[in-house]
Amino acid sequence: MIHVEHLSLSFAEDESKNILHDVSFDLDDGEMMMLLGPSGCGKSTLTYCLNGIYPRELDGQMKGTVTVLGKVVQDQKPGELSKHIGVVFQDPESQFCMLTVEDEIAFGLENLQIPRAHMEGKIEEVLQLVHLSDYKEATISSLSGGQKQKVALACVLALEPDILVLDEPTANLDPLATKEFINTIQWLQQQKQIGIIVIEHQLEGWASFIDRAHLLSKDGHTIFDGSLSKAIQLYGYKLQEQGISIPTVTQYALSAAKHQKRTYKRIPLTTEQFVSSVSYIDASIFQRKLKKGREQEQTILSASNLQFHKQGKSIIHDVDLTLKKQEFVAIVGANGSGKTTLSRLLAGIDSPTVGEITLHQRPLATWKEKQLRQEIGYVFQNPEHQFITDCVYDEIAYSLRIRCFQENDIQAQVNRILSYCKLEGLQHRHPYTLSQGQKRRLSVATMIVDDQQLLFLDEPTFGQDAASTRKIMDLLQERYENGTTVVMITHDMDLVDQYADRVIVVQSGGIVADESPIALWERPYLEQWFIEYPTRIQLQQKMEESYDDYATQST
Ligand SMILES: Nc1ncnc2c1ncn2[C@@H]1O[C@H](COP(=O)(O)OP(=O)(O)OP(=O)(O)O)[C@@H](O)[C@H]1O
Ligand SMILES: Nc1ncnc2c1ncn2[C@@H]1O[C@H](COP(=O)(O)OP(=O)(O)OP(=O)(O)O)[C@@H](O)[C@H]1O
Repeated sequence: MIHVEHLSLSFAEDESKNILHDVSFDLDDGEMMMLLGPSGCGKSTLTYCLNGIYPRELDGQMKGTVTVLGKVVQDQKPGELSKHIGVVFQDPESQFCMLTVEDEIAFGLENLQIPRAHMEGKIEEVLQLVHLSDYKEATISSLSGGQKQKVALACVLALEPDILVLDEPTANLDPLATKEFINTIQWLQQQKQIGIIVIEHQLEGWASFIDRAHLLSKDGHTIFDGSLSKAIQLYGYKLQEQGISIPTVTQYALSAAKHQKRTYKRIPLTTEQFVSSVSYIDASIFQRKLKKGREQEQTILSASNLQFHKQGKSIIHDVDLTLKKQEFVAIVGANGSGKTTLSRLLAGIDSPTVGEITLHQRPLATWKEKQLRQEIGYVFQNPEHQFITDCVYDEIAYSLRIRCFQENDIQAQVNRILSYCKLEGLQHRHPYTLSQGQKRRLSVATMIVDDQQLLFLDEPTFGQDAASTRKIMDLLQERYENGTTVVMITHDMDLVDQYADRVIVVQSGGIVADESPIALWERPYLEQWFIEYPTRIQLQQKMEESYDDYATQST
């Protein structure tokens, strides 16, 4: 289906530096492959080469050939390949050009000259597949981040391509939507035998049915092509150090093997494989250092009876909440449940329709914008909404300059943050030319460098490889240790388990739980809120079930 031969690519900015370096691979009929590599190694660039955007739109050089279903991509006219190869890009907003959901899906179908009579059914069918039937007439700008990601997938599925390329398709999806999404792709593959390439940093879920992995190094070389479990067996934690994420469950499996001084015939990639490959496990593997409980009394922000309506729809209702000094709060919940809207209200970006918010006992509405921004930092879900200068260095230095720091001090601070956020060497680049992961790290960096006492971050680690996630979280932890209140929206329960001391669960615009992570993990049926237990707890539960089964069989 796809034949890539000696593909190398460089951008005009530095033609001597290849982003992709002599990459070659084949994708056979109906085959599935994961394309893995650290942030910035060239994965998205490669997808542009597969559907012909590059070299057509490339300001730089491309060498080598890419063939899709026997046709050399470089020789095809724009749009020619779209009925064969469908790409769901990493930033869904970059692929929309119509106002409403149904017009967006119809747009692609019109380009393929599908008769209007067939369109209606097709639109309904794909919206059902991504669970967005109620949003057919919604404007795209009113959708949440996860809902936009689902629309991007629906648009591509409607075209019924022979090959699907998915660039971090689940980065903004809640845990249940992620599971459903992966099931849908698996079902499509089985029904229609389409070829699939998935780019992901979160391998959980995919690893149970895609074993072939093509691994790229940070400088765009192929370092491995073959079975993912074999790659982990060969390289172990070295993959993580190189920025290639391995499933959390596999990390537990590697620790268990180290404890028990044993090796696996086949390394476990899923909880089921883990449980069936280990007969006994030392419970200490699952223990986690609990954060020292801090009894913080000093209230920073308080909200009472918050309500927010938009276009006649109630989006937030009956929210009462206080945030204290030095808390690490995670906001979790389903796509579209209201997490972003709530955090924007609390940060004073939008105003509530009803209710009051006070910051240091003073109503938020009475704060001057400049003073407010010195107190509250906000990292937007879409990093591009945040950039205000035209180079990476200035973006980080911006707030330090406003605070009249000496240029020497600014330089030292910016360099520290550049290195911590793995953005070294990119200081002169325009923020818009960065990879998605680099953009995300820059948007976090611009807030981390400041000294606000309250930080809101809307999915700060999405699209990050393992090493970058750790760096970002360590920076947030450092701010927290120094007294900052960190409020982070996330779909990653392993991060909640590791870093948060309080979790707020949002469901249909209201708060349904507000407690410590430990208390939350003790509740049954988290699925009702579209969240799941962290891997640590899932494994513990599965191991206990298997001990119980064993005990029942023995009696
Ligand atoms: N301007 C608007 N007009 C109408 N509805 C809106 C508007 N803005 C948001 N909504 C709706 O409000 C709901 C909450 O959106 P919000 O972005 O807060 O969700 P979220 O929990 O952050 O979701 P995600 O996890 O997908 O980012 C969604 O159903 C969204 O469609
Ligand atoms: N238009 C451009 N001009 C110059 N450099 C660019 C341009 N587009 C991308 N790059 C650089 O090329 C490299 C590869 O980018 P790409 O988006 O392909 O990475 P990626 O592997 O998909 O990363 P991520 O996992 O962070 O999304 C990055 O270092 C990026 O900064």
